[in-house]
Parts: sequence; C-alpha cells; structure tokens
Amino acid sequence: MKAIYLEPTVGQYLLAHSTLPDELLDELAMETRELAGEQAIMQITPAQGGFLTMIAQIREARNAVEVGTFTGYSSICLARGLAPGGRLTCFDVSEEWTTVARRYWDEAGLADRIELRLGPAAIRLRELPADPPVDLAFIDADKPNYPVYYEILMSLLAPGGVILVDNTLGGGRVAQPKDRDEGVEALRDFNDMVASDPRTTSIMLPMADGLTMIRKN
Ligand SMILES: C[S@@+](CC[C@H](N)C(=O)[O-])C[C@H]1O[C@@H](n2cnc3c(N)ncnc32)[C@H](O)[C@@H]1O
Repeated sequence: MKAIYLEPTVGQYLLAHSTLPDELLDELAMETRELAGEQAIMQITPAQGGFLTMIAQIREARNAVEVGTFTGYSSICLARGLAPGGRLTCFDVSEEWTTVARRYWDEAGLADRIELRLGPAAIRLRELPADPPVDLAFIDADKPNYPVYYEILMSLLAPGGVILVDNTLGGGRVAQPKDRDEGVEALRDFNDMVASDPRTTSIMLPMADGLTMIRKN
C-alpha cells in the first residue's frame, strides 16, 4: 500500500534520498501489477523493502521468517539482508502467487537461502523448531490471524529478536474510534495487545499503511 500519511512530493523526496530498489525489484513490481491488477497493492512499498533489508542487516539475521509472501518482493528484501549462511522461511497459502516469487528468487540468486512452506500459516508456523530461535520475522498476511502469528513467533523468537508487522494502521481507520468495522476492531485489538505486552518494546512507524516494529526483551 502507498504511503498514505505523506504528501506524494514528500514521499518521492524521501525515496530519492534513500537507496533505490534495483532493476530486479522494479521488474517484479511491474510484473505483479500486470498479473495481479488491483491486488498488486498488497506488495510492500520500495521504502519498506529498503527498510526490511536494513533491519535484517543490522540484526545480522540468521534465521528469519516471513508470513505472507505473495509474489516475493518483501522476501527478496529480507533475504538480501541476511547474514552469511542465513535462512528465510516463507509461509503463504497461494501456489499461484508464490510461483512468481520462486522464479524471482532464482533470478536474484537467493533460491538456496529461502524455503517456502505452503498452507495456512496458523498451522504451518507451528512446525518450526524452537532451535535455532528466530531472530527476525515479518508478518504481512491475513489480518484476523495477526494475534495467532504473533504469539507463535514470540514463542520462537530469540531475546533481542524483532517482529515487523505490516498494515497496522488499517488505512488510518484504527485511529477513528467511531469506526466499528470488524476488521478494524480486530486490528485495533491487536495493536492494543502489542502495545501492552510486557515481554517487548515496540514502535508503530507511519511507513506505508503502518509498520509496527517489536523487539523481544
Ligand atoms: C499482503 S500479501 C503479502 C505481500 C508480500 N509481503 C509482498 O511484499 O509482496 C498477503 C499474502 O498472504 C497470503 N495469505 C493469506 N491468508 C493466509 C494464510 N491463512 N496463511 C498464509 N498465507 C496467507 C496471501 O496469499 C498473500 O500472498
């Protein structure tokens, strides 16, 4: 989703003063628009992509997890930031979209670092071993299951490990108490739960549609 809290000119200025996505990511974004039409909005923004790579680099991530892969943009950004020998495990229900992701992992030379597990993530995440612990996770799938993904990942996360969660502002609707839409309420409950979790420190960033960054103490 686009940056909804910034003037477009300011958004363009920020991007022009950040490391830009390479041709492969631009090509993937273009192909996703052609294949997925309006659904292409599910893809993270270039600024978020750069941020994911940087967090993975700073964290020196060796065991990363992604919930919600779609055509692969965010997974490529995460995998590029992994420490040498690091691995990314991706979860998604869609064979159709992840076939595109697999092709781009090959093109990016990342296929040996990424494993895809197809199926409902609420079930498949539970198959992950506790050892080695997860040091970085990105949640960007079906919103009603965010609390489930969060709890499973918290149980697998190393101390100092980081979880990033996308779309936590729900188009800004979470901040409008009169909006009682079921999906908005669920997101609001999730945000309240994260903010009051004594096991973590967290910050909500106004990046794209809201990106929450959570660190396990
Ligand atoms: C917002 S898109 C992910 C976008 C991706 N991070 C990117 O940057 O391109 C959400 C993805 O979650 C997947 N998804 C939806 N429900 C799911 C579930 N129950 N378990 C696993 N994946 C699911 C969808 O198939 C879709 O590919």
